[in-house]
Amino acid sequence: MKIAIAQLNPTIGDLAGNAQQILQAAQRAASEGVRLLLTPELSLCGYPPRDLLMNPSFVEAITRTLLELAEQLPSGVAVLVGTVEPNARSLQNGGKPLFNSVALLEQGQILQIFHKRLLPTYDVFDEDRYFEPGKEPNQFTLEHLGQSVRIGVTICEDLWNDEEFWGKRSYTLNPIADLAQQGVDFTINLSASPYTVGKQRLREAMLQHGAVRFDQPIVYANQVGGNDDLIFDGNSVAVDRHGNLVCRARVFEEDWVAIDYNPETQDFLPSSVAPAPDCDEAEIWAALVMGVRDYARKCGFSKVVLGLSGGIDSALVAAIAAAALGAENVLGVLMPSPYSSDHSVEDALKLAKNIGIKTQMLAIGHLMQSYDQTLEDLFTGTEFGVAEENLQSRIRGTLLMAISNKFGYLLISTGNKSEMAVGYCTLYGDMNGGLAAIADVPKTRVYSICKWLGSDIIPTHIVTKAPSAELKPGQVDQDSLPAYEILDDILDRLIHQHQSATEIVAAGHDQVVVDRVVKLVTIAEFKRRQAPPGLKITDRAFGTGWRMPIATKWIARTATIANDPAKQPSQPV
Ligand SMILES: Nc1ncnc2c1ncn2[C@@H]1O[C@H](COP(=O)(O)OP(=O)(O)OC[C@H]2O[C@@H]([n+]3cccc(C(=O)O)c3)[C@H](O)[C@@H]2O)[C@@H](O)[C@H]1O
Ligand SMILES: Nc1ncnc2c1ncn2[C@@H]1O[C@H](COP(=O)(O)OP(=O)(O)OP(=O)(O)O)[C@@H](O)[C@H]1O
Ligand SMILES: NC(=O)CC[C@H](N)C(=O)O
Repeated sequence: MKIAIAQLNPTIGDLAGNAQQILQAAQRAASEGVRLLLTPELSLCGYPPRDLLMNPSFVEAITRTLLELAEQLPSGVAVLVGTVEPNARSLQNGGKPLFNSVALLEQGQILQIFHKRLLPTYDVFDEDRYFEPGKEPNQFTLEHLGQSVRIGVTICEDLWNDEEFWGKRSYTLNPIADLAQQGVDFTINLSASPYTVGKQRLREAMLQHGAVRFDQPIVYANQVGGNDDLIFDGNSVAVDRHGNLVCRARVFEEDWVAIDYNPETQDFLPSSVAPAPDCDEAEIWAALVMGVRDYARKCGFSKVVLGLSGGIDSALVAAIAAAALGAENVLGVLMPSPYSSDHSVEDALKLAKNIGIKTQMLAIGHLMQSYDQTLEDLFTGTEFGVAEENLQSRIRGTLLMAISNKFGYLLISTGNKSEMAVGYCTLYGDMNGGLAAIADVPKTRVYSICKWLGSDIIPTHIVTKAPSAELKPGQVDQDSLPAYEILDDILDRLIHQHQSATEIVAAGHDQVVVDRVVKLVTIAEFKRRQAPPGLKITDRAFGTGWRMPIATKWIARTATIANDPAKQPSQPV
């Protein structure tokens, strides 16, 4: 029995367009003798639809589109479509209004509807806000050449709760365990699982573990494409009951893969396994290229603009934009000030030549003078400082937005995660933009990706010179911040490993530096809240998965070593 996965890239709310993609996949399935076609979670409306789900006309349109789609599908192939179903009992029992569902379509109708049982409500996921959990294990029977095959249905998170795999002590609901108990022949999973660095290794290990533990093959169909801040990597797979990977769809591309199920051996036969990226740098690069491309395309932009400083951040973002949209669709604007180093223009032009993008030079010295003169009386008797320095950044931001308005280009901002974490960026200045392409990429990773790209793309001098905002003479980042290796390790422990300041000091970091970094991260929340959406590549990105108060007096600090750290791990300021 031939089973296929349509690894689709839906646009949120483009019901007609998404239905068309599913229909085309079904037509291909029918022409290739496929008996069962899988599409991703919520494939009809795209994932995540967020609060569109609170709009009754949106839900009605999904239901209507599903019925129309069912009527158009070719015969002979059963199609699983990700959709929502109203929860008829929600008004009486106080439950949530919808189920996150999968519809089984065949013979022009909806044969069965299955409900997601485990609703992720952590990190970027907020499914408990909209959905009622399904109560029953989901399965259906497919007739094929006189044989009945029983298939278990799970939806994304449903497979992410194996207490044995995660080493949890207490058993909670594990839908695949229920399905195994009911004796299904194999289990399928329709997913919309966002990308984070290295996540595919975890997914495959988890699926392989599940297949072996519950003695059943698993087919896993994931969404691909960028939707706002989230990047979906695809990487749909199938594993046989011994835990062998029998197929893998391409990463960061729409794809179609087919596998054969042999009812005699009750297992899958080996199929095509697309290669995994060579290294984390290659993987992140491909993720960001797709993220920029899809954000621009799905928001209706074909061209982008960015400030090109000759620094490493704007160099990487320019290279990503050129790869995403074509070099001819990227404009790099050089805006030297009297504080710009000689090499900044030279390096920026070299980078632009390497990647083939257009450039424009707009010197800003006279604009700075004009601002200074206008503010002269008001600022009399004050020291030259951040206000004057930041004017440069704001002049650049204003010019870039003027270009965006005039020509309809999307402005891409260039701040990296380390800067965004500690607020080393200027509100209404270099933070201007519609999309923050590398906002979840720590500075040390910016370096490793640029080194991986090589000097044919990123000129060597851009990688070797000391990073500088060039807002005052001789300024370098390390005047204000710890070395990036140190900063990034502290940030990783704080943000990703959820370590307390005391634990970070215990790991070998200087107490004063840790206290300062923790404080900077806390008080920079007001900036991040006003930043453009940033493409998520880690398990904890600033944005929808990071919900911190702005006006807070709570800053976690190291306990003084003389005190008992266990008793005083944190203090209010
Ligand atoms: N809690 C709060 N809620 C809302 N607003 C708050 C606030 N606290 C301060 N503010 C506002 O924020 C202002 C301070 O923030 P902001 O104006 O951004 O300025 P600020 O953070 O003081 O300065 C920007 C920093 O970024 C550095 N930097 C690094 C790299 C590149 C660039 C670049 O621009 O190219 C800059 C620059 O050297 C400087 O250290 C305050 O004057 C106040 O108006
Ligand atoms: N002289 C300039 N011309 C054009 N854009 C600039 C200039 N200086 C700064 N910018 C814009 O402001 C952004 C922030 O500057 P920042 O110094 O943080 O980054 P960078 O110069 O790209 O990299 P680095 O931090 O390694 O110097 C730049 O990425 C660029 O978009
Ligand atoms: N859509 C979902 O249920 C996603 C949750 C899941 N744990 C994942 O990240 O893959």
